[in-house]
Amino acid sequence: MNSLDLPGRPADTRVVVAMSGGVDSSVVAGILAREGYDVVGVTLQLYDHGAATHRAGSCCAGRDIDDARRVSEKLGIPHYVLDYEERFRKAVIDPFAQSYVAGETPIPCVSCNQTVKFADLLETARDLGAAALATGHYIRSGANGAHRALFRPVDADRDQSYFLFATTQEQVDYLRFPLGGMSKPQVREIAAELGLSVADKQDSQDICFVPQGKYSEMIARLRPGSAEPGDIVHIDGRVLGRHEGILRYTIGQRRGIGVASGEPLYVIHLDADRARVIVGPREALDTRKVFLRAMNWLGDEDLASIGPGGIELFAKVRSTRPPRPALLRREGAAVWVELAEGEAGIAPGQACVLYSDDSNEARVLGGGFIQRSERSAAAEAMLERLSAAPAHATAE
Ligand SMILES: Nc1ncnc2c1ncn2[C@@H]1O[C@H](COP(=O)(O)OP(=O)(O)OP(=O)(O)O)[C@@H](O)[C@H]1O
Repeated sequence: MNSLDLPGRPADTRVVVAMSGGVDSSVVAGILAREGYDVVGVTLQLYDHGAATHRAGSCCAGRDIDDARRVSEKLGIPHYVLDYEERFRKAVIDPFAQSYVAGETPIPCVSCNQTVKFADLLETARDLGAAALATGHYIRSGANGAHRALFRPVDADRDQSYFLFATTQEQVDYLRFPLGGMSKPQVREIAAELGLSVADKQDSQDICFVPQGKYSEMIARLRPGSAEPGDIVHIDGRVLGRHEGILRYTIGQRRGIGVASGEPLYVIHLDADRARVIVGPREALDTRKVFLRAMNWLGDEDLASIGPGGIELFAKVRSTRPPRPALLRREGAAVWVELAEGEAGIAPGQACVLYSDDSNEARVLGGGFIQRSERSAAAEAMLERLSAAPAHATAE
């Protein structure tokens, strides 16, 4: 076995490296080439330089492709650029816009990993005769019996496991993440050692195709008519003001709601059907039960064997939060997580990612997209009253 846990000598082992033109994936290609693997670099063109959907110089526009090409030349490896624009638009950008319009808070990085990178690109890697597809994601994988398992990376500040929960067992077995055991400063050092032109390149930020956090403008452009104005309604039924489109709001948001009030107000619910933003006190955000859809299970026990009694694990309901104690339960087709302590700001469309424990070495057990969450009985009753009331009742 070699450093990638692949049978055979590195020289006889082809590995495709997904190269974004950033320092991380460039170092992956550099390390593997230095170890003597038969490395093939592949860069996906995901959106066009100058197109309305991205900012100049962002990931996989012209400059990044040039960077990946330059690194490949320096390393002496073959490099291919594949045009995935159409697939990226259909599989990532369109569902992202649709999800926002439906009042959700989507995570496009998950759908990108799930579809474009680990389905289409993975297929291409197999077609190229590669024994593995390696990326610059910060997550660890290691042998687990006849399969592989995912673990949080050594560099906790860079942990990307939240965005990789939907990786299937078959994909986990084929993928390799050589940076899982390294810190970002170490990665930059290696880039400098290898003389890579991207050694000091800035990290990519946020969502690659959204111009500097301008979500609502971009979605309004992609989905004309979606920024429908509506009422800002207190959970107790009072209309407090007007808004310029629910896609400008996120559940749990406190600042910039646009209404004056004596009490601190938070966005509690986004009612896409009636274009209403429901606001209320912080207690109304407290959630203990989260229902999941598109569940991906990576644990050793069979998901079907997890009954209503459930199993104890740790769940992370937002990318910035730590994993917290929870119970995963299942009954028929319904899968849900019960959080030991209430959490606020749980938004449909985000992920609920499951871990073995809350340590930095925790195993990633999969997860699902948050379909809906259940708040306190009082808050649920108020929301129900609001949705049962005729549309005009709140506007009086
Ligand atoms: N357009 C692309 N073409 C090929 N691979 C890509 C592309 N975008 C991202 N990747 C792969 O997915 C990994 C994670 O992507 P992410 O956007 O999180 O990049 P990152 O952590 O900033 O890494 P990098 O420094 O390599 O850009 C990258 O390291 C790379 O292996």
